[in-house]
Amino acid sequence: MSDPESFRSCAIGLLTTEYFDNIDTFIEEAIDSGHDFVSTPIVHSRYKRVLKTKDNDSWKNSPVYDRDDLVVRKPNWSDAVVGTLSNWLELDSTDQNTRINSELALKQELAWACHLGLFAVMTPPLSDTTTSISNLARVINHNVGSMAVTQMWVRVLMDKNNQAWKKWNQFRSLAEHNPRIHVALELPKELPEDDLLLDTWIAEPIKSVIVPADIFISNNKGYPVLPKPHQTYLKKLMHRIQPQIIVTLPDVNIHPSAAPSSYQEYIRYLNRNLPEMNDVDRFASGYHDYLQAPLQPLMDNLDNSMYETFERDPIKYQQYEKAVYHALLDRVEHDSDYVSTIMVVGAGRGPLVNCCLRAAEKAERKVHLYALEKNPNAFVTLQNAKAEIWHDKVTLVFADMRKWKPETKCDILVSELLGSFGDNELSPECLDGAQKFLKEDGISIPASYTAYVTPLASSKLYNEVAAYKDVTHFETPYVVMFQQVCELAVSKPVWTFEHPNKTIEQDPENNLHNNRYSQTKFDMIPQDMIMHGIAGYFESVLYKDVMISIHPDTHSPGMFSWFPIFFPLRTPLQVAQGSTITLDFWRTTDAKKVWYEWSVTVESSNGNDSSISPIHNPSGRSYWVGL
Ligand SMILES: C[S@@+](CC[C@H](N)C(=O)[O-])C[C@H]1O[C@@H](n2cnc3c(N)ncnc32)[C@H](O)[C@@H]1O
Repeated sequence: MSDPESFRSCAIGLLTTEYFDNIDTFIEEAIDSGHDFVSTPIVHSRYKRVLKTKDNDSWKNSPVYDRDDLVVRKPNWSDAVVGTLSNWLELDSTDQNTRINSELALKQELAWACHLGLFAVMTPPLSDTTTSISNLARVINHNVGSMAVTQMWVRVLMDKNNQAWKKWNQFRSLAEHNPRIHVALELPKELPEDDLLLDTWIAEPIKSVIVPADIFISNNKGYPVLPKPHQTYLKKLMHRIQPQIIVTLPDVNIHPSAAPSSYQEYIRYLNRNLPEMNDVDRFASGYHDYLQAPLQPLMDNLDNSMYETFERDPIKYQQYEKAVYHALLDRVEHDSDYVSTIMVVGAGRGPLVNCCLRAAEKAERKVHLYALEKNPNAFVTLQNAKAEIWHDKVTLVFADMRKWKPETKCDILVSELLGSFGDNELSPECLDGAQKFLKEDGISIPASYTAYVTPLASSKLYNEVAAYKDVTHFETPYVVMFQQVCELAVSKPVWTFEHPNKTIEQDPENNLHNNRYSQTKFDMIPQDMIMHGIAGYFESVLYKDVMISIHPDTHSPGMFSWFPIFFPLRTPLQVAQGSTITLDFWRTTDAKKVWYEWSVTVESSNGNDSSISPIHNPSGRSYWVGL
């Protein structure tokens, strides 16, 4: 887990477009005025002469650069320099000679930057012409593979509508989503008002954000500050992405009290004043956008540290206690001598047993508890608790809840077998077995759980999955604390499981009653976007209005036991404005396992265009959960 302080730190650079004869002086001054790095042209504009060379061969045989051709001549500041590539290159020139020479000159610049080990190089802002974008994409994509240390940033000037994103989308699609290519996003004077337009960029591989001096306004003391919308957005970017920030200094003094250090000082001030981290942030730092295989607590035995981590959740147990408390109040009269039997199935190390005991004490109801667990190691902790704390109040049962035959039935059946998608840790199958312990009028806590889905953009997650270079990983859902993602729509329910489960009688011999299919439609996607996968969440009714939820709109505040789930797509799908996205989801089972299959269709608003993904994970070939 990363330390919260470093998680918040931010490097700030100073950008210049001047061709300095002595770049060392500029770098020293920039560092003296509080900047961490500079962004400067690598090559002098006088190097244009290359374009006049008629004969490529003689050109290649001569030394590539004269000393004077270069702005960055030495490696002494290499880790403090982002080199900007020449903006006069004409990669899409209709003149063949110019086009070829431009390409060669660009290669030379990249080669020199990599030779020096600069920490990044940045393209000129993406232009409006598609020929220029496609030629730049081709050359960069071709060369980026050999850039071992130096990062590649594509500069994109954000705009009020979605044109800038479309240009970038064209570029990266041509470059086949190359994970080595990142975005340097330049903020415009006027930001889009639409949150979705702003958030689209969060799902992109942004490495740096450029904040030009002229978008700063003067405060009443004459110091530069950002307008409110820029402040809010920049803070969001710093919070979610932690990009490098690049500022420029104004040509003339537009902010009366400004010194060269004022712009970076102000940005650092914003960075220091990001929203306070809450418990969930603290728990999640270090897990952001990190793909985890979902747990299989039925097939595998959780280890002690896993239980310990979960048990730190301040909210989950509070909600369970509340649910049991209300269930006891509803079920048993005050002053009654009736002893309610509560069975905690899948008791782990016992925290839900403690919840039930506290709830009974608070409700002033008599109870006897059973704690059932199949993990032999966790069971030792239960034995310790019985010997030292619970004594006769709790009966321990070492068994698989699907097979145990109790002598008595219970009033309340308490379990927590939920995964990020609700049913993905096989709570339905386990509780099918356990519900025979429950009296006819007994209460199951949880009473139900519902899985939710929404289309998701995240080039980060896509590239993380793609790095495995196999279909199996694209057909596996992951538990992920989302960070650099953008939901394309508000999530919708796919299916619900209720307990006790009445449908089991239709098919007691096998598990077909727990199969599900759902088609979910998301109409009128408001802008051009890209879809990399599906986000999944759950909401659970524990008892009446006592809920736990990881659905973004109803998330139980402070609860961190569950991160969302991510179902990847093998190929990202382009989603045009106004399109309808249809998600097909299946929960399928055989005698030994349960698995999900999923597919996506995107249909344009006029119905003339559609893209269809294959069905992912057919027959559970890549991913399944063992029964
Ligand atoms: C997610 S943990 C919850 C542990 C504990 N109740 C809590 O809330 O902290 C689920 C527990 O159920 C147990 N479990 C899963 N399937 C089971 C089964 N079929 N029979 C008995 N225990 C089971 C697992 O070993 C694990 O200890």
